[in-house]
Amino acid sequence: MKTLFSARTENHDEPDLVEHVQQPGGLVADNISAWFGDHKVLDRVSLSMAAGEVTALIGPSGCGKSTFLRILNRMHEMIPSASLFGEVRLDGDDIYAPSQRITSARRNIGMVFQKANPFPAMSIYDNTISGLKLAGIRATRAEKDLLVEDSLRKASLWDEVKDRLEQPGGGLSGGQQQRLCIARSLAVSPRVLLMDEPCSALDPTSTRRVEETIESLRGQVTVVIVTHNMQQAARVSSQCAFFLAAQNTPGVIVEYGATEAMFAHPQDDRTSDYVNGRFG
Ligand SMILES: Nc1ncnc2c1ncn2[C@@H]1O[C@H](COP(=O)(O)OP(=O)(O)OP(=O)(O)O)[C@@H](O)[C@H]1O
Repeated sequence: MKTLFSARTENHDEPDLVEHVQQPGGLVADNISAWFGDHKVLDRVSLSMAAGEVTALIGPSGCGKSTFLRILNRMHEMIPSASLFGEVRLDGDDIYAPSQRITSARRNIGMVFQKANPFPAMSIYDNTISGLKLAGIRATRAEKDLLVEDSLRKASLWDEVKDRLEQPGGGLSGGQQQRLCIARSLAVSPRVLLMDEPCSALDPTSTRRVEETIESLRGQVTVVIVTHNMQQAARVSSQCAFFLAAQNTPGVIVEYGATEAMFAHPQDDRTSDYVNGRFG
Protein backbone atom coordinates (compact mmCIF):
# COMPACT_ATOMS: atom_id res chain seq x y z
CA MET A 1 0.00 0.00 0.00
CA LYS A 2 1.58 3.25 -1.06
CA THR A 3 0.12 6.66 -0.47
CA LEU A 4 1.59 10.10 -0.94
CA PHE A 5 0.63 12.65 1.67
CA SER A 6 2.06 14.96 4.29
CA ALA A 7 2.27 13.60 7.79
CA ARG A 8 2.49 15.29 11.16
CA THR A 9 4.49 12.77 13.08
CA GLU A 10 4.36 12.46 16.83
CA ASN A 11 7.88 13.87 17.08
CA HIS A 12 7.46 16.94 14.86
CA ASP A 13 5.31 19.99 15.28
CA GLU A 14 5.35 20.90 11.60
CA PRO A 15 3.92 18.60 9.00
CA ASP A 16 6.36 17.45 6.38
CA LEU A 17 5.68 15.89 3.04
CA VAL A 18 6.67 12.27 3.10
CA GLU A 19 6.13 9.35 0.87
CA HIS A 20 4.28 7.23 3.31
CA VAL A 21 4.44 3.49 2.86
CA GLN A 22 2.89 1.19 5.42
CA GLN A 23 3.52 -2.51 5.04
CA PRO A 24 1.16 -5.05 6.61
CA GLY A 25 2.19 -5.80 10.18
CA GLY A 26 2.50 -9.11 11.97
CA LEU A 27 0.43 -9.07 15.14
CA VAL A 28 1.13 -11.30 18.13
CA ALA A 29 -1.11 -11.59 21.18
CA ASP A 30 0.73 -13.20 24.04
CA ASN A 31 -0.93 -14.69 27.09
CA ILE A 32 -3.96 -12.37 27.06
CA SER A 33 -6.38 -12.52 29.98
CA ALA A 34 -9.24 -10.04 30.23
CA TRP A 35 -11.83 -9.00 32.79
CA PHE A 36 -14.95 -6.85 33.08
CA GLY A 37 -14.90 -5.97 36.77
CA ASP A 38 -14.11 -9.32 38.40
CA HIS A 39 -15.70 -11.34 35.58
CA LYS A 40 -12.84 -12.99 33.74
CA VAL A 41 -13.74 -13.42 30.06
CA LEU A 42 -10.44 -14.51 28.45
CA ASP A 43 -7.81 -16.79 29.92
CA ARG A 44 -4.21 -16.72 28.66
CA VAL A 45 -5.01 -16.49 24.98
CA SER A 46 -2.04 -16.42 22.59
CA LEU A 47 -2.33 -16.01 18.85
CA SER A 48 -0.06 -15.01 15.95
CA MET A 49 -1.71 -13.17 13.10
CA ALA A 50 0.56 -13.33 10.07
CA ALA A 51 1.38 -10.16 8.16
CA GLY A 52 -0.75 -9.67 5.06
CA GLU A 53 -2.91 -12.72 5.79
CA VAL A 54 -6.56 -12.97 6.84
CA THR A 55 -7.13 -14.59 10.24
CA ALA A 56 -10.70 -15.53 11.22
CA LEU A 57 -11.84 -15.71 14.85
CA ILE A 58 -14.74 -18.12 15.22
CA GLY A 59 -16.66 -19.51 18.17
CA PRO A 60 -20.05 -19.39 19.88
CA SER A 61 -21.59 -16.23 21.27
CA GLY A 62 -20.02 -14.86 24.44
CA CYS A 63 -16.66 -16.66 24.23
CA GLY A 64 -14.70 -13.41 24.06
CA LYS A 65 -13.94 -12.94 20.34
CA SER A 66 -14.97 -9.27 20.24
CA THR A 67 -13.21 -8.57 23.52
CA PHE A 68 -10.05 -10.13 22.11
CA LEU A 69 -10.41 -8.03 18.94
CA ARG A 70 -10.83 -4.83 20.96
CA ILE A 71 -7.71 -5.67 22.94
CA LEU A 72 -5.76 -5.79 19.68
CA ASN A 73 -6.16 -2.05 19.13
CA ARG A 74 -6.53 -0.80 22.71
CA MET A 75 -10.29 -0.29 22.62
CA HIS A 76 -10.88 -2.62 25.57
CA GLU A 77 -9.32 -0.10 27.93
CA MET A 78 -12.01 2.46 27.01
CA ILE A 79 -14.58 0.44 28.99
CA PRO A 80 -14.43 1.67 32.61
CA SER A 81 -14.61 -1.74 34.32
CA ALA A 82 -12.30 -3.47 31.85
CA SER A 83 -8.80 -4.73 32.58
CA LEU A 84 -6.33 -7.06 30.94
CA PHE A 85 -3.07 -8.87 31.35
CA GLY A 86 -0.66 -9.92 28.62
CA GLU A 87 1.08 -8.39 25.65
CA VAL A 88 0.14 -7.40 22.11
CA ARG A 89 3.05 -6.83 19.74
CA LEU A 90 2.90 -5.28 16.29
CA ASP A 91 6.06 -6.36 14.48
CA GLY A 92 7.70 -6.85 17.85
CA ASP A 93 6.61 -3.55 19.44
CA ASP A 94 4.38 -3.86 22.49
CA ILE A 95 1.37 -1.62 21.72
CA TYR A 96 0.70 -1.31 25.47
CA ALA A 97 4.22 -0.15 26.35
CA PRO A 98 4.16 3.16 28.29
CA SER A 99 6.07 4.84 25.46
CA GLN A 100 3.38 3.87 22.92
CA ARG A 101 0.59 6.33 22.28
CA ILE A 102 -2.94 5.05 21.98
CA THR A 103 -3.39 7.18 18.83
CA SER A 104 -0.48 5.37 17.21
CA ALA A 105 -2.03 1.96 17.97
CA ARG A 106 -5.35 3.11 16.47
CA ARG A 107 -3.66 4.54 13.42
CA ASN A 108 -1.73 1.33 12.73
CA ILE A 109 -4.55 -1.00 13.70
CA GLY A 110 -7.88 0.09 12.23
CA MET A 111 -11.30 -1.32 12.99
CA VAL A 112 -14.55 -1.90 11.13
CA PHE A 113 -17.63 -2.66 13.21
CA GLN A 114 -20.69 -4.85 12.88
CA LYS A 115 -22.91 -1.90 12.07
CA ALA A 116 -21.65 0.54 9.46
CA ASN A 117 -21.08 3.90 11.13
CA PRO A 118 -20.25 6.56 8.54
CA PHE A 119 -20.97 10.19 9.48
CA PRO A 120 -24.45 10.32 7.88
CA ALA A 121 -24.54 14.01 6.95
CA MET A 122 -20.92 14.18 5.82
CA SER A 123 -20.12 13.71 2.13
CA ILE A 124 -18.74 10.42 0.83
CA TYR A 125 -15.50 12.28 0.03
CA ASP A 126 -15.12 13.74 3.52
CA ASN A 127 -16.17 10.49 5.19
CA THR A 128 -13.40 8.67 3.36
CA ILE A 129 -10.68 10.97 4.66
CA SER A 130 -12.21 11.76 8.04
CA GLY A 131 -9.54 9.69 9.80
CA LEU A 132 -6.68 11.85 8.52
CA LYS A 133 -7.17 14.66 11.00
CA LEU A 134 -7.42 12.31 13.96
CA ALA A 135 -4.27 10.55 12.82
CA GLY A 136 -2.47 13.91 12.56
CA ILE A 137 -1.99 13.63 8.81
CA ARG A 138 -2.18 16.65 6.54
CA ALA A 139 -2.68 16.50 2.83
CA THR A 140 -3.22 18.92 -0.05
CA ARG A 141 -6.45 18.82 -2.02
CA ALA A 142 -4.73 16.96 -4.85
CA GLU A 143 -3.32 14.41 -2.44
CA LYS A 144 -6.73 13.99 -0.83
CA ASP A 145 -8.32 13.44 -4.25
CA LEU A 146 -5.83 10.66 -4.93
CA LEU A 147 -6.30 9.17 -1.51
CA VAL A 148 -10.11 9.20 -1.77
CA GLU A 149 -10.00 7.40 -5.11
CA ASP A 150 -7.36 4.94 -3.96
CA SER A 151 -9.21 4.09 -0.73
CA LEU A 152 -12.61 3.77 -2.40
CA ARG A 153 -11.10 1.54 -5.10
CA LYS A 154 -9.53 -0.69 -2.45
CA ALA A 155 -12.91 -0.93 -0.75
CA SER A 156 -14.54 -1.82 -4.12
CA LEU A 157 -16.82 1.21 -3.92
CA TRP A 158 -15.27 3.69 -6.35
CA ASP A 159 -17.27 2.77 -9.44
CA GLU A 160 -20.55 3.10 -7.55
CA VAL A 161 -19.85 6.51 -6.01
CA LYS A 162 -17.30 8.32 -8.20
CA ASP A 163 -19.99 10.61 -9.68
CA ARG A 164 -21.55 11.53 -6.34
CA LEU A 165 -18.66 12.05 -3.95
CA GLU A 166 -20.27 15.20 -2.52
CA GLN A 167 -23.47 13.40 -1.54
CA PRO A 168 -23.95 12.35 2.09
CA GLY A 169 -22.58 9.01 3.24
CA GLY A 170 -25.90 8.33 4.96
CA GLY A 171 -27.60 8.12 1.54
CA LEU A 172 -25.76 4.94 0.58
CA SER A 173 -27.15 1.43 1.03
CA GLY A 174 -26.11 -0.56 4.10
CA GLY A 175 -23.56 -2.56 2.13
CA GLN A 176 -22.15 0.56 0.51
CA GLN A 177 -21.93 2.27 3.90
CA GLN A 178 -19.93 -0.68 5.22
CA ARG A 179 -17.53 -0.45 2.28
CA LEU A 180 -17.30 3.32 2.91
CA CYS A 181 -16.23 2.52 6.48
CA ILE A 182 -13.63 0.11 5.12
CA ALA A 183 -12.37 2.87 2.77
CA ARG A 184 -12.22 5.29 5.72
CA SER A 185 -10.11 2.81 7.68
CA LEU A 186 -7.81 2.17 4.73
CA ALA A 187 -7.28 5.89 4.08
CA VAL A 188 -4.96 6.23 7.07
CA SER A 189 -2.89 3.33 5.73
CA PRO A 190 -3.25 0.93 8.65
CA ARG A 191 -0.95 -2.07 8.99
CA VAL A 192 -3.73 -4.20 10.44
CA LEU A 193 -7.51 -4.05 9.88
CA LEU A 194 -9.77 -5.58 12.52
CA MET A 195 -13.31 -6.47 11.43
CA ASP A 196 -15.99 -7.38 13.93
CA GLU A 197 -18.72 -9.30 12.10
CA PRO A 198 -18.63 -6.77 9.24
CA CYS A 199 -21.31 -8.55 7.19
CA SER A 200 -23.80 -9.54 9.87
CA ALA A 201 -26.17 -6.70 8.95
CA LEU A 202 -25.76 -7.11 5.19
CA ASP A 203 -27.69 -8.93 2.46
CA PRO A 204 -25.95 -11.74 0.52
CA THR A 205 -24.93 -9.51 -2.41
CA SER A 206 -23.36 -6.86 -0.15
CA THR A 207 -21.74 -9.63 1.88
CA ARG A 208 -20.14 -10.97 -1.28
CA ARG A 209 -18.80 -7.52 -2.17
CA VAL A 210 -17.26 -7.07 1.28
CA GLU A 211 -15.73 -10.56 1.05
CA GLU A 212 -14.25 -9.65 -2.35
CA THR A 213 -12.83 -6.52 -0.78
CA ILE A 214 -11.23 -8.56 2.01
CA GLU A 215 -9.80 -10.93 -0.57
CA SER A 216 -8.29 -8.02 -2.52
CA LEU A 217 -6.63 -6.65 0.63
CA ARG A 218 -4.58 -9.80 1.10
CA GLY A 219 -0.90 -8.91 1.11
CA GLN A 220 -1.63 -5.20 1.59
CA VAL A 221 -2.93 -5.21 5.14
CA THR A 222 -3.21 -7.83 7.86
CA VAL A 223 -6.88 -8.65 8.44
CA VAL A 224 -8.39 -10.16 11.59
CA ILE A 225 -12.11 -10.88 11.22
CA VAL A 226 -14.68 -12.12 13.74
CA THR A 227 -17.42 -14.06 12.02
CA HIS A 228 -20.27 -16.38 12.94
CA ASN A 229 -20.53 -17.51 9.36
CA MET A 230 -18.46 -20.66 8.85
CA GLN A 231 -18.70 -20.42 5.06
CA GLN A 232 -17.39 -16.88 5.28
CA ALA A 233 -14.47 -17.94 7.49
CA ALA A 234 -13.67 -20.69 4.98
CA ARG A 235 -13.93 -18.31 2.02
CA VAL A 236 -11.91 -15.36 3.28
CA SER A 237 -9.34 -16.59 5.80
CA SER A 238 -6.12 -18.52 5.52
CA GLN A 239 -5.74 -18.94 9.29
CA CYS A 240 -8.46 -19.60 11.82
CA ALA A 241 -8.75 -19.60 15.62
CA PHE A 242 -11.61 -21.35 17.40
CA PHE A 243 -12.59 -19.70 20.70
CA LEU A 244 -14.69 -21.42 23.32
CA ALA A 245 -15.88 -20.59 26.83
CA ALA A 246 -17.18 -23.63 28.66
CA GLN A 247 -19.96 -22.84 31.10
CA ASN A 248 -18.90 -20.22 33.64
CA THR A 249 -15.28 -20.29 32.50
CA PRO A 250 -13.39 -17.64 30.53
CA GLY A 251 -12.79 -17.97 26.79
CA VAL A 252 -9.76 -19.83 25.47
CA ILE A 253 -8.51 -20.80 22.03
CA VAL A 254 -9.25 -24.50 21.56
CA GLU A 255 -7.65 -24.84 18.15
CA TYR A 256 -5.72 -22.68 15.74
CA GLY A 257 -4.28 -23.37 12.31
CA ALA A 258 -4.67 -23.19 8.55
CA THR A 259 -8.38 -22.67 7.81
CA GLU A 260 -8.59 -25.41 5.20
CA ALA A 261 -7.06 -28.01 7.49
CA MET A 262 -9.14 -26.89 10.45
CA PHE A 263 -12.38 -27.24 8.53
CA ALA A 264 -11.42 -30.48 6.79
CA HIS A 265 -9.62 -32.25 9.65
CA PRO A 266 -10.21 -30.55 12.98
CA GLN A 267 -7.94 -31.88 15.72
CA ASP A 268 -10.37 -31.30 18.58
CA ASP A 269 -13.86 -32.82 18.77
CA ARG A 270 -15.27 -29.50 19.98
CA THR A 271 -13.92 -27.75 16.87
CA SER A 272 -15.39 -30.49 14.71
CA ASP A 273 -18.80 -30.11 16.37
CA TYR A 274 -18.72 -26.34 15.98
CA VAL A 275 -17.57 -26.09 12.37
CA ASN A 276 -20.09 -28.75 11.42
CA GLY A 277 -22.91 -26.80 13.06
CA ARG A 278 -23.58 -29.23 15.90
CA PHE A 279 -23.62 -26.40 18.47
CA GLY A 280 -23.26 -22.63 18.77
N1 LIG B 1 -18.92 -3.92 28.10
C1 LIG B 1 -19.03 -5.08 28.77
N2 LIG B 1 -19.27 -5.07 30.10
C2 LIG B 1 -19.38 -6.22 30.80
N3 LIG B 1 -19.27 -7.45 30.25
C3 LIG B 1 -19.03 -7.52 28.92
C4 LIG B 1 -18.92 -6.35 28.11
N4 LIG B 1 -18.67 -6.74 26.84
C5 LIG B 1 -18.67 -8.08 26.85
N5 LIG B 1 -18.88 -8.56 28.10
C6 LIG B 1 -18.91 -9.98 28.49
O1 LIG B 1 -17.69 -10.59 28.08
C7 LIG B 1 -17.93 -11.90 27.60
C8 LIG B 1 -17.36 -12.00 26.19
O2 LIG B 1 -18.12 -11.15 25.32
P1 LIG B 1 -17.70 -10.88 23.82
O3 LIG B 1 -18.66 -9.88 23.26
O4 LIG B 1 -16.27 -10.58 23.74
O5 LIG B 1 -17.97 -12.33 23.17
P2 LIG B 1 -18.16 -12.71 21.66
O6 LIG B 1 -17.55 -14.07 21.51
O7 LIG B 1 -17.64 -11.65 20.77
O8 LIG B 1 -19.73 -12.82 21.52
P3 LIG B 1 -20.66 -12.53 20.23
O9 LIG B 1 -20.25 -13.55 19.22
O10 LIG B 1 -22.04 -12.74 20.75
O11 LIG B 1 -20.40 -11.12 19.79
C9 LIG B 1 -19.44 -12.13 27.68
O12 LIG B 1 -19.69 -12.83 28.88
C10 LIG B 1 -20.01 -10.73 27.76
O13 LIG B 1 -21.20 -10.73 28.49
